[in-house]
Amino acid sequence: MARKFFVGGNWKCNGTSEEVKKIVSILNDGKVASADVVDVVVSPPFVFLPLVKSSLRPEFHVAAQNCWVKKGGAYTGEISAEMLVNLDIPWVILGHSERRQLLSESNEASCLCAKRLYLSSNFFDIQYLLIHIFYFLGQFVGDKVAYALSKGLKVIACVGETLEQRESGATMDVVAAQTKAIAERISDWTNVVVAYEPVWAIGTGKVATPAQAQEVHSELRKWLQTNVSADVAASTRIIYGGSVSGANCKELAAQPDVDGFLVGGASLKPEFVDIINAATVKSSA
Ligand SMILES: O=C(CO)COP(=O)(O)O
Repeated sequence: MARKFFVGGNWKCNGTSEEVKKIVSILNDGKVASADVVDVVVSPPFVFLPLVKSSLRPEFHVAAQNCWVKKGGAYTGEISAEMLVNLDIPWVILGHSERRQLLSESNEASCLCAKRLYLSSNFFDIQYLLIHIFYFLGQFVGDKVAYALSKGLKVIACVGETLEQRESGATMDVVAAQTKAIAERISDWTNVVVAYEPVWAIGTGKVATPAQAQEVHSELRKWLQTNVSADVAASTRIIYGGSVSGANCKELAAQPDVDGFLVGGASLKPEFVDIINAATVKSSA
């Protein structure tokens, strides 16, 4: 089953409205592969979503970088899935490692918070962390994915191991556990793209080698085959993220189980157009 190449641009917490307009105009003027061979989704910070959505070429789509785990309400600072649907934002990125690590979003019950609390000796840290434990209790990436899908959003679900986990040989266990937390809560994978983003490769310039990426992607696909279904394994796009650039994208794209990219830093630069065009490596294969 052919899987359409997918390139996401995660702009993270970057940009002013002027800079955003500049990136949009680069994308709008770029000579890119046809929408028949590549899906392109860019993810600006929330405040720029309407601007980007209204000015971006129509075949490119937008994604939010997060959304709340359930129906909106008294959750100051959060953005609900309902609001994204209301603004016609089709995609959302969930479970990004920066949120898992910095904001204690986990697939298990706030274990990161508990670990930090255990390590902390500062009273104010303890107070802060206690608040977070309550705040995030139940706010698991799997629940978020399930809720967003139930509202009609499409989800880019991120998984990936830290350097410490890779070096201890736990890569597949970590990635499988993160995927399992999602698989246990959803039954339809049609609107899910899985992004494998090794934490050690994010923003470090240390890209996974094509062989390293292929190995995890193929294991992940086998995991889906065994634990979900052969159809889901064959049709779900597994994209790679972590220091993807114009220089390394073609080699990565040539790997049979790499179905596209989630790009951070380079998605803010003109080379993002070259990364989109890595799709032609697949379509001409
Ligand atoms: O986190 C990423 C995309 O979500 C990857 O970031 P970089 O491409 O900057 O390494």
